[in-house]
Amino acid sequence: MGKVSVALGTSEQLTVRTVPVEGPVDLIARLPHPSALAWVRHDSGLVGWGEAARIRVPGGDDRFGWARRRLATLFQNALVDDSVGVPGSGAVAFGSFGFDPKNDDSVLIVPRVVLGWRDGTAWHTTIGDDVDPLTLMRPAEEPEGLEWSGGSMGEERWGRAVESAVRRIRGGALGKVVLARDLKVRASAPIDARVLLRRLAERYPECYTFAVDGLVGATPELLVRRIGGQIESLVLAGTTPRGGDEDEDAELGRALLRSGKDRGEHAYAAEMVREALRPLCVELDVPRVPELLRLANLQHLATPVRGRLAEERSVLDVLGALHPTPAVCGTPTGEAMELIRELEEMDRSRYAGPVGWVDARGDGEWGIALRCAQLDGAEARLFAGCGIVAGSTAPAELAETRTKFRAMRYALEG
Ligand SMILES: C=C(O[C@H]1C=CC=C(C(=O)O)[C@@H]1O)C(=O)O
Repeated sequence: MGKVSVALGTSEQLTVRTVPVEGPVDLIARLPHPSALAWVRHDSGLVGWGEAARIRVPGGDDRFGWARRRLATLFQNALVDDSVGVPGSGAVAFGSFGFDPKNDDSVLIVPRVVLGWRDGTAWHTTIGDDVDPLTLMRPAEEPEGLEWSGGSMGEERWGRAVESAVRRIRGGALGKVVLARDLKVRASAPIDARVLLRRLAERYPECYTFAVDGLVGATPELLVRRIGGQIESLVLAGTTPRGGDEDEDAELGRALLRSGKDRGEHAYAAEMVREALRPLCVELDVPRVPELLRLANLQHLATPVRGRLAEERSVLDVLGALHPTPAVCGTPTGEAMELIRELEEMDRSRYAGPVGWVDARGDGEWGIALRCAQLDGAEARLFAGCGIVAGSTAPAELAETRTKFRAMRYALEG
């Protein structure tokens, strides 16, 4: 069976078979070639390879609903034999959506092979009839000869964009906007995503290490996990570096928790998530006070959110209600999106968009694609952004982007 071209009413049928395998499984080590699909945290998650179907999702305000309907058609027609029956087993798609609703880069990929490992259960799914179970393993090679160049905008120019945003905010046009910039790098040969995944998963085990269609990264921000009727999210906004020793680290963390500027920046994001989820939930817990999340390179203000859905909804519907949160766009959303289009002078593409997986039950886990790079052969484009509020300054925000770039620089450089 070839790759299914997905159209509504398609009569083509996917044959899906999931069997249990012995765990634990080192998921990233099992990826046979560089075109990897991955969603891994603390060694658990899903990896996939090959393409049984690829759905290009056109831009538009209903793109998450559109994606759910297309996928439902494909999965309803599938012949499924799933003896494991856990979230992520059976028919599953990896996905990555563009940040801007106008963007046409969004994609859902149904792999030919999926390996999953979670809570002591490991499974192997094949999709399609002619899957070769012994896909040849090609060794991963580290990137070499890296040549860094600037981004779409130089640092000074980006600093001036931050200053313009602060002026607009102080003038009352909006409360918060997230401005991002990029960095480009070229290696001497095509970059193998598996090396980056391995390094990221080892250094940032508490993050979701992901790869979908060349977008590779390790995000700390869970946009939504839906398992049955339960949903979870982790809202992040407000950042400070790690300290050189324990005392400095603790003091930086305390200062972040006390910082009016960062608490304000965080409150915009937490409040919007509460408002977006309230109509969908019968129970919703959004703590009023953020906690501290410590990563290898920085610390964030974090609000863990839990809820119970009022009715049956796919994780894709919940994404549609949440994206874009003020952690990556701003407040109010429309004004912030316009200002991003005006000031950033680059196409974010799928950076800061939702990335994750969805299965045929509508369960899934999606993060916000942060601390990531888009790979294109021997080239990569890295992204980092910061929330700008009335109290922001260009030098501090530039320093924050440099700290955020460190995750992917390390993934590439080792
Ligand atoms: C936009 C990014 O981070 C967001 C998530 C956490 C903290 C953020 C901040 O403090 O600015 C950002 O809102 C990025 O890493 O590119």
